[in-house]
This record gives sequence, structure tokens and C-alpha cells, in this order.
Amino acid sequence: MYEFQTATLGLSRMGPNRELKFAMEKYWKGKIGKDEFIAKAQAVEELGWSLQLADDKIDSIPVGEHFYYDGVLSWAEWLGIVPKRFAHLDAGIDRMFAMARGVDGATALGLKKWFTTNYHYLPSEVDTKRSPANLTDYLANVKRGLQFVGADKARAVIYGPVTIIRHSTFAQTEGSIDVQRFALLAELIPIYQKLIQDLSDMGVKEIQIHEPALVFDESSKLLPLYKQAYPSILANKKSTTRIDMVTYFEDVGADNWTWLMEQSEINKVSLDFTRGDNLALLKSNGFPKEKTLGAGIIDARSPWKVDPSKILPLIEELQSLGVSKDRLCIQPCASLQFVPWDLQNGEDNNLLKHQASKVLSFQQQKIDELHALATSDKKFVADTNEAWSVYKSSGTRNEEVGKAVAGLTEKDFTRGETFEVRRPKQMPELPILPTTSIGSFPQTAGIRRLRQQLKKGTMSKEEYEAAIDKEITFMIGIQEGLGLDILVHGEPERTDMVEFFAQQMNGMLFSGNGWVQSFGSRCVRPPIIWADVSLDHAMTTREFKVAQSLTKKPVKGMLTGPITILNWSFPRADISRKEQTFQIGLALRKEIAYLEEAGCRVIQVDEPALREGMPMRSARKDEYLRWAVDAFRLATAAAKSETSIHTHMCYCEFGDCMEALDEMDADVNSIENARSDDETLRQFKAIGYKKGLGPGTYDIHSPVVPTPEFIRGKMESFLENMEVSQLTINPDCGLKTRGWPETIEALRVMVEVTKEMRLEIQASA
Ligand code: MET
Ligand SMILES: [Zn+2]
Repeated sequence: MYEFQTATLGLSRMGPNRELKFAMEKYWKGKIGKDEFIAKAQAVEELGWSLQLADDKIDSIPVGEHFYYDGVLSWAEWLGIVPKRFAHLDAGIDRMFAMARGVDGATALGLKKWFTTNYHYLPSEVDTKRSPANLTDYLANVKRGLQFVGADKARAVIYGPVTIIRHSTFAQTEGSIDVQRFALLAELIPIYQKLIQDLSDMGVKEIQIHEPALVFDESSKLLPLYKQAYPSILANKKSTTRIDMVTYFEDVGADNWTWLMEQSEINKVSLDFTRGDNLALLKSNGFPKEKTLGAGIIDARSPWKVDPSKILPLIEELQSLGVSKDRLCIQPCASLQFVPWDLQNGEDNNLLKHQASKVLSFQQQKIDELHALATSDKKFVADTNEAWSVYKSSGTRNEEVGKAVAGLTEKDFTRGETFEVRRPKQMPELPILPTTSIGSFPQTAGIRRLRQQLKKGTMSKEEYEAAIDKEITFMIGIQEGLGLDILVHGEPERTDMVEFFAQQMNGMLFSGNGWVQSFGSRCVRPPIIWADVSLDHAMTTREFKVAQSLTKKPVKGMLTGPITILNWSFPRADISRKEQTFQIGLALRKEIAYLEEAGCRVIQVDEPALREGMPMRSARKDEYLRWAVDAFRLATAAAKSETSIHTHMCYCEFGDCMEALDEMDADVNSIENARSDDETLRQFKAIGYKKGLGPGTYDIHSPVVPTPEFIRGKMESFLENMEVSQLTINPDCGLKTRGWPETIEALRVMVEVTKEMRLEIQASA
């Protein structure tokens, strides 16, 4: 052991070259069998273990935490929290994948953002009857880990029951959620008791119980569940098995702190020191002498190196607050799944050549940093300090941008006329219940090939654009044929809704292989903001003009909003997120002007990441929402009254920020709703929302075409909750992951049902 102990809480799951992604997709298509799939997945897991074992870099290495699709989903499968529609399937990974992706008419589980990240988990659905728990696969995996890593270093990871319960949905018909939560907990306690015993018997010396739900606001009423769960779960635990209670993404709050520190069966508490204020809690309460502190001092969600001038004093301070060296374990604040595998890995060197890369740090580098900190490596400290000072003087600031942000006044954030005044001026020719889509159409293999050819240089820019225009022509033709009212160009030129814009703005940096998991096999490659952001040319008008020239119907301009660009990028570490978002907002404001100039009358500014960036504590929530909403308003406020500003959001729990959605002052909010069962729609009604709303009519994640009855049911529910004049009819989200046949069929059903309903409404008027 070195000066400090080191631990990790989980690694990037996909592998250096997204091996798990490709293995999963092949397995789903039946191109490889189950054994081959598992072998490939295990090879990635073992690679991760090896990285940590090398040079004894990490003392506590998690095992049993390499999930194929999602952790909450795997635990639901193992614990038997399986909704009826999947209960007939055999337990195991096929049922787990079935729940993730849907099968034979059984729709998939929901999809939600995990805390404040852009990673999505699958909420378990709680039926009245549970399937039997089956932890065989989990235990076998832990056993493999123990053998590979060695019993001294292996730490079995368990997702704790309260976190599972907090991320489950309960039937509204079965009575109060609180009661249902306790009922489920009562069933889970004996399962966890046995599990802890089994792990002890196998020779596991320490168990990491991941209970990040401890960071939810105290008002979330979870503490009674913790109080109920843990004394019983840990009651029969052998004294030789240590417990590390792991939290992340926020501080645990005063009440949870007190509870945690009082639990004598908990030997180590892992806390996040990069978000929230656990340090203040430690200062005011001290830290129990008999416990180890797992100090999450390395930001697992940031691609930037540690700043020694901040992190070394923090390590000192923790000791001066009474955490002795032998009880201090330094670690990343959360799983490293939120950063790419390795900075050096497979890069085409564009990234590595850039000055900023000297201060970048992906998973491999973070493991090295931990090791350097644990061994008090002086050279590392000197080199890192030097790298940061070189970076800061390498053109990160742009004076013009700085002035523009500093000079903003109230007027810059406010549209010329109020919603009531401007709304009637917007596309008055539209019928009631205008139909539209969210923007993207299927990204076919052909389209992806075009991009590869352009990249390889086997296709010229002119040829590429001509091919893209052909796609746009096809897509406009389809939409005309279907009879949609507000058309889109279909986004064939965009790889990704953030990357496409980031690539055209100044101040952004891109990796060739810096993938992180978004959900299931889907990975994203977030741009890295390294300097002040600005824009010096139009980004979307070329494709808009092509599309609009082909139709008399309005074509919707399609932009990604400032908050989403920020949240789905890696923000820089040296200036605030607010300042970066305002810079992006100003760039988008220019783009909206370019689009208007090109004749665009309706512009959608997507903000699917608005909610996920929101901090978890009420005090900080309000502050975030204020600047996040302001950034959106900054981007859109200069639009003419005649320009209809739409926005779109998806796959979040919006309940606690509804007012903010209203304050964004968009003319129409096209929001995901089908997969969350009208919850979002009811929440809009509850706040008395009067602006335009496009609640999604069907889930776009499934290839299953919705029936007319289903769409009709949705629309009836819209009409019960909103005025006809408020409604726009659209799917839940973009269609880029779908194939053409089901896309056309589903939209055809949506348009047909809308036409029928228009006639009915007019007849009854
Ligand atoms: C994740 S939200 C996606 C919105 C985007 N306009 C699309 O249709 O793909
Ligand atoms: Zn969406």
C-alpha cells in the first residue's frame, strides 16, 4: 500500500473500442451466440481489472458491476422485479434484453436520465406479483472477479434496495406510492440478507453497496426506507466482511449524514467531493474514528486532469478534519463510465496534437492520477501545474465574446411581443392539430456510408452535399405524401445533434474515439469545450433552403439549444457553466437570424438535456434553472413575432421544473410523453400551461407501429388536458434510429387519426 488507499467505483463498460456495443448488437441480430457474446463482454471486464491491477495502482477494485445494458435493469432482473408482460420468459440475460428492448408486443421498460447525467437507466416496473429472485449470474460473476483480481482487492458491488426502489415505477391503481415502496422493500430485505451472507461465504472481504439515492433531497422521504432496510440487511453479516456505503453526484444532506455515520455495520462511507458540499457536512459533524472515508476527489464525469492546486489542499484538509491517513481512501467520485476509456487510445492525433490535450484525462489517465496522488508523485504535480498554466495562456479567452456576454441586459432575454400577441401571427394557415415530427428521419446505412466516404476523401464535399440533398428531397416527398403540416428536412447531414453544431462553432475540440455510453448499446462522443465559444457562419441554412424550395408547407429549422450543447459536451473547468451556456446562446441567436433571413418561419430549438443538468438540491436548482432558462431565452428572444419558436425535450422527470419550462417562453413545446404514460401532459395541465404543446403520441424506441386506437387514445387524453388550439401532434422524439417502413406506417397512422379527429371536432363545434 502507498501513502493513501485507492479505490474505484466502476469503470467504463463499453471497452476501448466499444467492444461491448458491437457484441451486443451482433447478439441481438443473431450473428453471434450467447457464449460468444458473454466471452466478449467478459474480455472487456477483464481488461478493466487489468488496468487497475497494473503496478498495484488501485487497492479496491469493483467486481460484479459490469452491466451489459444498464445496472438498474440487471438488478431488477436478478431481484425478480419483472413486469407481467415479461414474466413468462426464462430468467437471465435474454429476459433482461427483452425488458430493455421490448419483444412480441410487450413494450420495453421506460428510459430515464440517471441523476444529473446523460446516461439513461431503465426504471423497473413493479407489478403486484414478483418473479423469483435469481442471483446465480451475479454471484458467478463476482466469483470470476474474485479469482481474477484476488480476494484482497476485489470489492463486490451491490445496487442497494432503496436506490432500486427509488428508480422503480409503481402502478397508480395500487394505492399510495409510499406504501408500495415499503411493501417492495419488505420483499427485498430477505433477498439482500441472503445475498450478503452468500458473498461473505464466498470470501468477499468488502462489499460496495451503491446507494446513490442517499443524495436525493431529504424531502424525498427515502430516509425511512433506509432506516427500515439496513439494520436488517446487515444484521447477520460476518464481521470479516466490510461494508462500503457508496453515494455520488451530490452531498448526502444533514439527516442522511447523521444516519450514515451512526450505522456501526458500515465500515466505509464513500462520498462525492466534486459536487454538492460534503466537505461542509464533514466540517460541522466530524467523521467517526472507526470508519474509513472514501473521498471521491477525482471528478469521474470530467475529462480534465485534476488541478493539484485544488486537490492537494483538499487531501490535507480532510486529514486536518480528523480523517487519518490510514482511514482515507482516495477515489473517483463515481463510476468512470462517464468518461472515455483512454486518451491515447485509437486517437487520430488531432486531439493529442492540441495544446489542451495536455490537461485532458480519460479513464486510464484518472487511474494513473489516483496512483500519482497516492504515491505523492512530485513530478506529476509539477508537470500538471505546468500543463494547466500553459493551457490557460493558450488562447482560451476571446475578448469579443467576453464583452458580448458582459453587456447583456434584460431586453436581450425577452421576445418583442408576448405569447398572446405574437402567437396568432405565426403560420395562420395551419389547420387545428397541426402534425409534425421532431426532426430526424432514419439514418440509413446509405447515409452513414456517405459520411464515411466524405471523411475518407473518396467523395468530394460537392458530391456529398448533392447526395444529402437527394436524401432531403426524398424526405420532403415522403412528408408531403403523408400529409404532415409542418415539415422537417430530416437531419441526414447530422451525425449527432450536438456534434454537428459543436463542429461549426469555435472553441470546441473533438476526439476520434472518446465514446461514452448513453443507453444500451448507444454511445456518444461528447465534444470538449476548451475555449470561448463563438460562431462566424450559418450552420443550417443550406439544408433548410434546399428543403423549403421543395415544398409550400413550412419547413421547421432545427437547432440544438444552448443548455443541451453544454450538457452533452464536456464543459471546460476554468469558467462557469453559465458563462459557457450564454456564449453558446449568443451563437445560436445568430443562427436563428440566419434562418429567418433564409425565409424560415418555424424554428425548433431542442433542449432534451435541460432537466438532467439540474442540481439535486433545491437551493442550487433554482439558480441553475434561472440561467438555463435565460440561455434558452437569449438564443431565441430576438426571433420575430411571426417566427414560431418550438422546443423539444425527452426522457426526463419534468415534474419539479415545470414552471421553468413555461418561462422558456417557447411557442410550442413538443415533449416526450407516450413512454411516460401522459405524466408530463398532466403536469403541464397542473401548472395551467397556456402555450403550445406537442405531447408525443407514440414511443419511437420500438419498431412496433402504433395502432389507430392507441393514437386516438393519446389524442383524447391530450384534448382532456389542453385546449385544441394549444396542441401540435407529433411523435415522442426524433426518428433517426428507426427504419423507414415503420416510420412511414407510424406517421401515416398519426396523420390519419388526426384528420379524423379534426373532422369530429369541427362537426361538434
Ligand atoms: C434527443 S432529442 C432529438 C431531437 C432531434 N431534433 C431529433 O429529432 O433527432
Ligand atoms: Zn428527443
